[in-house]
Amino acid sequence: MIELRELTKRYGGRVAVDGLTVRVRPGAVTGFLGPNGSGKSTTMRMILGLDAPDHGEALIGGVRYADLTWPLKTVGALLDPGAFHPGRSGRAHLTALAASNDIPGSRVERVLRVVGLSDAAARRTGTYSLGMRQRLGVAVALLGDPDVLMLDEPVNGLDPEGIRWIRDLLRGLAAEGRTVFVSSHLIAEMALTADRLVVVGQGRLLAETTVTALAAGHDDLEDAFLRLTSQTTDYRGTDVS
Ligand SMILES: Nc1ncnc2c1ncn2[C@@H]1O[C@H](COP(=O)(O)OP(=O)(O)OP(=O)(O)O)[C@@H](O)[C@H]1O
Repeated sequence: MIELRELTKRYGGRVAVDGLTVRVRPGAVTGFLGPNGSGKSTTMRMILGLDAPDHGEALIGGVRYADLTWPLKTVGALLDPGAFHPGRSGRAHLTALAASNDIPGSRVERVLRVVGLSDAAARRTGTYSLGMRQRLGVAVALLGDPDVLMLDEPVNGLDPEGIRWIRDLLRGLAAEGRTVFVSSHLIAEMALTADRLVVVGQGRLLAETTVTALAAGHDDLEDAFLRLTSQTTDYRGTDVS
């Protein structure tokens, strides 16, 4: 369970996350949706203790991230797929993380297999493609066998096979009773992956519901999302003419 209580973050005079109160439940994939700049990444960073809230709190299994003894065993996160030492191999990266987090070394080969990187594990991460870095990021998230998983745009850079793989993986993890919280801009993909949705706009909660309930009465989930967020879209393109 992830619990946000009046979570609030300001940058200068601008409110990035505005009094967000949400419960992300175990046993389901919960999609985290919102237009560009609506506060999704900031929220995830606060859950992981990477940003401090100005007000409110974020709890994982009732505990603040900073108070977790072995964080990787409680919550696995994929935030920034570029954040690996380019000179280190994928295997070395995972082995170092396992050693410093009281995780058995046997988990390294296991998660490499799960993400399909066993054959590339000896290569330096600097030579990895975007999709391979995403897969390594998922391996890091799974390393501690955590009950809570949080992924920011996990399908970014993945090929069609990879997109289907991550969809099945997330659904499988939720079916095991884990809490899976995943942000994406790909609404059609979320319609296939998520059971529940948290939708934000300009940092505020717009909806906390099921995929089925949000889509009801609309052409599809994308149509429902666009209507719900139409007043909170900060960045809108035009055609070239
Ligand atoms: N370090 C920072 N300093 C100043 N402003 C920031 C910082 N991080 C985020 N913001 C601002 O906070 C708001 C929310 O940004 P955030 O990245 O959380 O949105 P998002 O929903 O993840 O967006 P996207 O869908 O484009 O990834 C934006 O207005 C952004 O400019």
